[in-house]
Amino acid sequence: MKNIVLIGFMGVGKGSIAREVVKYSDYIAIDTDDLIESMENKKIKKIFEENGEDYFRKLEKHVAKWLEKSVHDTLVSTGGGFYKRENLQKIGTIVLLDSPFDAIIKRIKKHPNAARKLKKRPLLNDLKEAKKLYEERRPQYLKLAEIVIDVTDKSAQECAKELLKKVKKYG
Ligand SMILES: Nc1ncnc2c1ncn2[C@@H]1O[C@H](COP(=O)(O)OP(=O)(O)OP(=O)(O)O)[C@@H](O)[C@H]1O
Ligand SMILES: O=C(O)C1=C[C@@H](O)[C@@H](O)[C@H](O)C1
Repeated sequence: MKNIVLIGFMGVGKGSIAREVVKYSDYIAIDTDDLIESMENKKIKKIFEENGEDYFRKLEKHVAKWLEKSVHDTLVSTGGGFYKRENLQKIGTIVLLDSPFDAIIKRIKKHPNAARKLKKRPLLNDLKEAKKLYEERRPQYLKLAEIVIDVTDKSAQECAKELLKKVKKYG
């Protein structure tokens, strides 16, 4: 099985959908943010604060190279800025989880741990800036994506099933 690379904006549901995909398939799921946190033994928020964003992007580059070389049969969910890694296509089939900015924020806020969720993503702290970032990135996400799943008003389970169907068709 070719790897699947899930891309999309922060909070669009990469983690939740990955957890559903593993229930209905033989994929193993990993997450680039989680890999980086374990590599550094530090939370992303702390890495941004203490080492800066450039350092974080270097870690993403390192992870991208490792994924390309060493990972198979895996669903890789990625941080919101991971799409910029040059070897993304070589890692696997790129699937975009797509939703309007306001729908993503509304959904995060509904979550009981919303405040913590917003806090742990440094680039989501200022919603005006986050919206700008979203608008800048969305065309780039769409350009890269081989498969697009509109996740608005769908459960994580529905999205996971649609994803598996489309990936199978895509070959
Ligand atoms: N399909 C869905 N329907 C409703 N709520 C959802 C859905 N998918 C995710 N959520 C909720 O949206 C929030 C963000 O989801 P999740 O953590 O999976 O996103 P993410 O893309 O992995 O985020 P991040 O990259 O910031 O970690 C969570 O509160 C989750 O419970
Ligand atoms: O959108 C981004 O650039 C980021 C998203 C998060 O998943 C983390 O990877 C980090 O906070 C940066």
